[in-house]
This record gives sequence, C-alpha cells and structure tokens, in this order.
Amino acid sequence: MPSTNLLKKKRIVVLGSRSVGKSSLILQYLENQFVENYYPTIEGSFQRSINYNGTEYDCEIIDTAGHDEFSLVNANHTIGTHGYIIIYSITSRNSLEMVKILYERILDFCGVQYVPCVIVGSKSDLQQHRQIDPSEAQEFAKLNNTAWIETSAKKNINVAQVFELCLSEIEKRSTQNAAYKPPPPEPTKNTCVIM
Ligand SMILES: Nc1nc2c(ncn2[C@@H]2O[C@H](COP(=O)(O)OP(=O)(O)OP(=O)(O)O)[C@@H](O)[C@H]2O)c(=O)[nH]1
Repeated sequence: MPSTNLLKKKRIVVLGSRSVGKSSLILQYLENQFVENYYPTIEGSFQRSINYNGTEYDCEIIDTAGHDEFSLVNANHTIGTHGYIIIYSITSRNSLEMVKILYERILDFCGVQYVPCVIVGSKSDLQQHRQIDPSEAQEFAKLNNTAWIETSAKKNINVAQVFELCLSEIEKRSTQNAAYKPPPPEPTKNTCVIM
C-alpha cells in the first residue's frame, strides 16, 4: 500500500514553444519575480510545496526547453509525470498549433486518451498583440477534457491558479480511477471444441 506522503508527491511538466513564457511563469510563481530579458532554457527542475484544497502537495515542477515541430515528447517528460501544463502565447498562432501537436504527442507516447493537463494562454497583458481568441483555445481544451486559463507572468495574473488547476486535474483523474470498477469477467460459455 503506498504511503500517504508518496501519494502527495506530484510531478508536473511544463511544455510549449520557445519563448512562450514557461520559465517566466515558474519564476513568478516560485520567486515573485519577472525578467524582461529572454534566456533560452535547457531544462530545470524545481521543488515546491503547494497547498490545494486543504492538502499539502510536494510538487516537482519541470521546466523544459522550448519545443518546435521537430521536438519529440520523450520518456523524461512523461515517466512519473502526474500532470502537464502546456503553454501558448496569446500573441502567437504558431504557439497554439504547437500546443495541439504536443498534447497529441503526449497521448501517443503514453498510449492513453486523456492526461491531466492545463492549457495556458500566456502574456495576457499584451492584449494589443492578441492573435488567439480565448474561445478558440477554450474549445480545444473542452474537446480534450483539459483545463484552460490565460495568465500574465509579467503582471502576476492567474499564475498560482495555473498550478492549482493542474492539481485539480490530477485529483479529478485519481478520483475517476478510484471510482472505476473493472467490468466482471465474461461468463465462460459451455462450448464444445472438436479437436
Ligand atoms: N509581456 C510579457 N512578456 C512575457 C511574459 N512572460 C514571459 N514574457 C517574456 O517572453 C520572453 C520569453 O520568456 P521565457 O519565460 O524565457 O520563455 P520560455 O518559454 O521559458 O522560453 P524557452 O526557454 O525558449 O523555452 C522573455 O523576454 C519574457 O520576459 C508575460 O506574461 N508578459
């Protein structure tokens, strides 16, 4: 039987195109800081205790290098991962297309039809450069049973909510699993086999 502590350990992977603001979101969340300059990420892992719904979760947050159409989702992204945050910038149509590709690649790699996931529209402070209508991203999220939210790391809008939503999606999934009862085995038929 797994201990309660183990059950509260959650691994969250943050994915998305280059420069959509993955590191900025994490930095704002963990350290209440925002950096205007762009420094490409290789990969980073951060520990953070998150209180959600009265429960303390011991979270590992993985910041990944920006993805393009040639990047593959690999075992490092998926093995042991409980939830995904996939980010596009509201100022970039290409980055929303990459969200769709990444989500499909995760499902393919894991061989499942659903994973706990939050789709995040970043840089919501840049309204004058908006290319993605909220309804478009919301529709994709709804179709795929994921959560969706817009954020600004710069203005610290909806930053903590992204991580809480991710835990909520993870919990939803584990409740569904707990409620799941496998179908009873098929009754054996009294058939006669002629050899
Ligand atoms: N206006 C605005 N700029 C942002 C916001 N978030 C990030 N940026 C800027 O966007 C650029 C890229 O941000 P990063 O956080 O480095 O993006 P990333 O997705 O981690 O990039 P990679 O490391 O290439 O994957 C930086 O210049 C940030 O200052 C935001 O909410 N608003």
